[in-house]
Formats: sequence, structure tokens, C-alpha cells
Amino acid sequence: MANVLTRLARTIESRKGADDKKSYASKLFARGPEKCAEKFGEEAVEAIIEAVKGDKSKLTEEAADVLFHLLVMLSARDVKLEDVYKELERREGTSGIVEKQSRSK
Ligand SMILES: N=c1c2ncn([C@@H]3O[C@H](COP(=O)(O)OP(=O)(O)OP(=O)(O)O)[C@@H](O)[C@H]3O)c2ncn1[C@@H]1O[C@H](COP(=O)(O)O)[C@@H](O)[C@H]1O
Repeated sequence: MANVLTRLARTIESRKGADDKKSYASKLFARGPEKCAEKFGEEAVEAIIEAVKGDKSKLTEEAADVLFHLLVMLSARDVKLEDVYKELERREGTSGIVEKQSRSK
């Protein structure tokens, strides 16, 4: 069974071109990829604020908002979640330090 992120990504993808009065994701898509990116940034900032405050319950909720808006932003630019998973898998087992050095070349 697909995990919740994979299922949510599929649902979000299915909202492209759907009625934006019935779907929040459709409403975001209709406003364009720049707006989707802006909303992701706003949600990330809200999560940062809760992380700094140390409220675990609110940080959990904000993290869910961040993941939802990340998926919308990726979909708005036709980046597949599967490809993000593949990139994470490629990095698995390598040290973060080595990874950083290989990317800065
Ligand atoms: N997981 C989510 C989810 N997380 C957060 N949000 C929405 O993100 C919005 C964030 O709140 P904001 O105050 O920042 O935004 P807003 O004022 O409502 O809207 P803006 O005009 O600022 O964009 C809220 O409206 C939340 O409902 C989500 N909306 C939808 N989903 C899921 O996405 C799927 C598709 O949803 P629809 O597109 O609505 O069918 C469904 O499975 C939903 O459960």
C-alpha cells in the first residue's frame, strides 16, 4: 500500500484543472506555480516559528501543512515525488558532508 505522502501527491495531481471552488489544491494551481512556491514559503516560516517556540503539537500541524504545500509546489512544476524519493535513495548511505562536497563541485 502506498504511503500517505504518495497517496496525497496523487490526489493533488488529480486536482489539476478541477473546480477551484471545491478544491484548495485546484485553487492554488489556478494561481500559478509562483503562488504555490510563495505558499510553501509561508508555511515553512510558520513551521520555523513553532520549532523555535518548541510547541510540539503546533509544529506537528505546521509540518503537515509544509508537506502538503511542498507536494503542491512540486506538482505545479511537474516534479514527481517518486523522483524526490529516488534522489533521497541515491544519497542513502553517503555521508552528508561528502554529499555537500560533491554538489559544490
Ligand atoms: N492536506 C491538506 C492540507 N493541508 C493544509 N491545507 C490547506 O492549506 C490552507 C492553509 O491555510 P492558509 O490560511 O495559509 O491559506 P488560506 O487562507 O486558506 O488560503 P490562501 O488564500 O492564503 O491561499 C488551509 O486552507 C488548509 O485547509 C490542506 N488542504 C488540503 N489537504 C488535502 O489535500 C487533498 C486535496 O484537497 P482539495 O484540493 O481541497 O480537494 C485532500 O486529501 C486534503 O485533505
